[in-house]
Amino acid sequence: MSLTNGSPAEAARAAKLSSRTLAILSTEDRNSALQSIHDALSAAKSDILQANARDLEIATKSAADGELSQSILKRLDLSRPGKFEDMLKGILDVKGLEDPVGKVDMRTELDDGLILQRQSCPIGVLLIIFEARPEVIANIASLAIKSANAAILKGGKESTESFKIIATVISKALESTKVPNDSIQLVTTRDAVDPLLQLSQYIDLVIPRGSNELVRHCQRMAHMPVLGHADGLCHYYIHPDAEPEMAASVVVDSKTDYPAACNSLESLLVHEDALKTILPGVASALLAKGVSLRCDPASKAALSGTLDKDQAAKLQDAGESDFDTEFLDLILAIKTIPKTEDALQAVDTAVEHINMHGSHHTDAILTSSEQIADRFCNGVDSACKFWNCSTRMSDGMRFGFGTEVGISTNKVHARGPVGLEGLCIHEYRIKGSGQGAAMYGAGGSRQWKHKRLPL
Ligand SMILES: NC(=O)C1=CN([C@@H]2O[C@H](COP(=O)(O)OP(=O)(O)OC[C@H]3O[C@@H](n4cnc5c(N)ncnc54)[C@H](OP(=O)(O)O)[C@@H]3O)[C@@H](O)[C@H]2O)C=CC1
Ligand SMILES: N[C@@H](CCC(=O)OP(=O)(O)O)C(=O)O
Repeated sequence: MSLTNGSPAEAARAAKLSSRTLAILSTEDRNSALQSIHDALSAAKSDILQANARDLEIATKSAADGELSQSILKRLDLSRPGKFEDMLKGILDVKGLEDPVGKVDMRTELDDGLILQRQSCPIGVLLIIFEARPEVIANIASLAIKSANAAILKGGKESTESFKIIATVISKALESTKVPNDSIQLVTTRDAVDPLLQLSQYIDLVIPRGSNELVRHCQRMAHMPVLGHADGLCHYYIHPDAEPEMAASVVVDSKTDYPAACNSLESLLVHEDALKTILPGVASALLAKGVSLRCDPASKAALSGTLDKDQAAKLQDAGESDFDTEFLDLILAIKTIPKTEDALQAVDTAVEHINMHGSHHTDAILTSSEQIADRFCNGVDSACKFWNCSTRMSDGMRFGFGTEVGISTNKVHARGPVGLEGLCIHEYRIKGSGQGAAMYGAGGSRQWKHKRLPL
């Protein structure tokens, strides 16, 4: 990895050249680079945490002045228990996964001695722009190297010191491996982004991971395809047949496990018949965890009559904009879904709200009915649709991808948590024995076989 000092064009050109070297390295060569990166980062833990502390000190001051959100502070903090270890584990998990390159998923005998096959291959050069989360640089570098892609990385400015030292450590670690140093590069300032977005001769795909504004900016400026990883305005819908204890624990996890994450819960939709049966337990558990509840009139009335006085006094009124807000904090908007004669209609109302106000990231339902769950999952237009489990499951590590580039809110070519598979495309290869197309035309001597072969 190099800290890019040259011009954007020089950086991108170097990445392109490296990508061709990466494409011919063996699985062992790429895995061995991941092991070296893991060992080097592990050895440099205290230096990295010191750099992170410097980032945090500046960010904490900005937050105190009201210039920075608490959610950015939480993302930035690499000293939170388990974060550094998770980062290291992610590298080894990725190393342990099957090589995603060269996997054959179609073989066809076109004719005698003429075999077509489709197989996975790297995309080439990726430009990935992401938020101020220091561990993301290691996550993405591992996925890129394993999938034989070169990557130019730009992280959030609040993490600059952390990114610089991590990049330096990775760079040194790569020196003793066959992975070219220029295959992973770090740019530290935003002004390099727009020129890079024009370099479609070198960069094959841009992945903006962050706010909607960032994704829209890249869509406007980029000369190459954009795989957007945008905001997560995630919902839970509680149907009246949901199991109350499960509802409380799953909703609390979705909201409080890591409120700053894009897969945390922001809006809770509750069927009218669940307002006095299931919601009180859910609300009480949330309030006990310090979550502010912004309720619509029906849910507030139901909770006011069921919660104890102290908890009821904490309830707040929701405004319309609360249902379009990604709080990234201990705040939850609650809306009532009116009951209908046909239970499926209520589900459809919830789905309509989610499709209108959500961000197509992750949305979930609590119900004991498979039919209701299916109706919900078929109707919701999101990358991840969960039944009876936390929205926080939306994550590459939890999906068994080792780690993730992020969670794609695009529809092509990758959707949801993006791991190795999302960083590969396919190519066609033919092994022939001298055939030409004219042999198969009108009056030609040969007939197509087009016979599917086992893989
Ligand atoms: N779907 C997913 O996988 C993820 C989504 N998110 C979402 O990201 C948001 C929070 O992150 P936040 O840090 O606020 O996101 P921002 O979009 O503000 O920043 C993210 C990155 O984009 C850069 N950036 C932003 N605008 C531009 C621009 N116009 N030109 C060039 N670079 C730009 C920033 O640079 P600089 O710091 O230099 O300004 C930073 O590196 C939330 O909405 C969260 O849900 C977060 C993580 C994962
Ligand atoms: N998938 C990751 C979250 C990714 C994400 O949302 O990042 P961020 O919004 O920067 O905290 C996780 O579950 O922790």
